[in-house]
Amino acid sequence: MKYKGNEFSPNDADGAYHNWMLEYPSALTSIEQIVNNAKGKRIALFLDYDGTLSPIVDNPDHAFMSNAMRVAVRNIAKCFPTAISGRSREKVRKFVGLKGLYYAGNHVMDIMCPVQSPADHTTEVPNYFFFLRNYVNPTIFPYIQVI
Ligand SMILES: O=P(O)(O)OC[C@H]1O[C@H](O[C@H]2O[C@H](CO)[C@@H](O)[C@H](O)[C@H]2O)[C@H](O)[C@@H](O)[C@@H]1O
Repeated sequence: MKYKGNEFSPNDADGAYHNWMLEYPSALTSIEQIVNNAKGKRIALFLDYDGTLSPIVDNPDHAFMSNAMRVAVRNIAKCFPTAISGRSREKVRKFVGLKGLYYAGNHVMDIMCPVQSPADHTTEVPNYFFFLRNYVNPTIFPYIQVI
C-alpha cells in the first residue's frame, strides 16, 4: 500500500490512515479553525448521504438515518443552505425526508431545489453544482426542479 510516496505494508493500515489524517484532519477536531476560516464568508453545507448521515450497512435500502441526525440536519439547514447527494435524487430525498434542502442525484447532474431557501441563497447552491458538473462533464446539462 502506498500513500504520498510512502510504502505501507497491508498490516500497517493504521500508519497509512494516520498519515492521511495529518493531511485531512477530522472536522470535529478542527472546528475552531473552521469557524475562524468561515468568518465574514457565506457558508453552504454539502453532505454525502452514506457513511455521513447514515451508517454504512450491507443492504443500501436499509441505510436509514437516525432521528437525531435528521433533527441536526433540519436545524443546521435553518442556518445555512444545505445540500445532500450520494444516491439518486428521489432516493436520498425519501431517506432524509426534510423540506427546505437541496437534493442532488446522478453525480450532481440532477438537482432539486427548495421552493423557499432557508437563507437567501437560492442560486448559489445550484451554481456550485453547475461548477461541479462542468468540472466532471461539461457536455451534460443538469435537470433542475423546484419542489
Ligand atoms: O461514490 P459515492 O457517491 O460515495 O457512493 C458510493 C455508493 O454509496 C452507497 O453505497 C455505500 O453505502 C451502502 C449503504 O450503507 C453500502 O452498502 C455500500 O457498501 C457503500 O458503498 C450506494 O448504495 C451506492 O449506490 C453508491 O455507489
